[in-house]
Amino acid sequence: MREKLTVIKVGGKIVEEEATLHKLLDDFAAIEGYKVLVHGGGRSATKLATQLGIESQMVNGRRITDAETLKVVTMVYGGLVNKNIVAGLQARGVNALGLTGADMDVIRSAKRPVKDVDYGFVGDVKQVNAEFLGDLIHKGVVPVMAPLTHDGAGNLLNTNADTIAGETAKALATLFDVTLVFCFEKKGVLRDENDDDSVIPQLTPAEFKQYVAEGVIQGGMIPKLENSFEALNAGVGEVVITLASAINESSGTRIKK
Ligand SMILES: Nc1ncnc2c1ncn2[C@@H]1O[C@H](COP(=O)(O)OP(=O)(O)O)[C@@H](O)[C@H]1O
Ligand SMILES: CC(=O)N[C@@H](CCC(=O)OP(=O)(O)O)C(=O)O
Repeated sequence: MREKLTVIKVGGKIVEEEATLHKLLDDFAAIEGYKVLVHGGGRSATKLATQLGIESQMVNGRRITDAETLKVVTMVYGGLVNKNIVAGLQARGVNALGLTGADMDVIRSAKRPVKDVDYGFVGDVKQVNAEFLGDLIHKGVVPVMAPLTHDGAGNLLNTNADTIAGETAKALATLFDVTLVFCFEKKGVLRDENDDDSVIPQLTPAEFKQYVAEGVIQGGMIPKLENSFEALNAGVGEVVITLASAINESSGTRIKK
């Protein structure tokens, strides 16, 4: 039987607030066995950009990333957010190593081609170095991945953190029995976004399509679920979407093939 590995993705609303981040790090530190943490930080990037007089624009859940915005996201994701998390995990006895996709060529991407929209310096993942990550993990290191990748020609590229989580989980599924958990500020995928207790316990692709058509599932939840189905189809054992403070409970929405 293959060894188990948990990949946790934590979004910007949780990492932005000290209290919710600390609780998440406590819970993450308590997860037994091999694990990887993937973080976002979109809200912190938007805040700093505003303070610097740079306007933020999102299209289909992705940030339009011009040269100035790329500097901001590199500072925020690769610097502040990543290093705060790494230090917080070290304080909890977790031997964390912060990585962007450029470090040890962990995630190579290609600049998103311009079609209807020019996203600028946004990368689509092409290759994840699962072998290197696997070696680190087997040595007892806990990778903490920032949502930045590189193209191999010297350019850093901004990449959606849910995509980083999905692609990393897929690549590591060649080596481990992977559970992927997307955690955020709600209890799961909700039937009614205003009713916290309307969690959909299981979700199939057909139900997903139906909910999108009805407007029940929208915005950032659409790419999150697309990444979830893709991960399951590519060998990830289990995908769950749940409340950040409940990553060690069996609640939330379980994604089905
Ligand atoms: N049916 C739904 N249930 C829960 N959240 C939903 C739903 N439809 C849309 N959302 C939105 O999706 C958001 C999560 O996606 P996103 O903003 O990308 O999160 P993250 O910060 O975790 O990356 C939630 O904050 C919520 O506003
Ligand atoms: C290309 C792109 O959109 N990148 C994202 C990366 C951060 C992210 O995904 O953060 P959350 O998980 O907090 O949303 C962005 O800059 O917002």
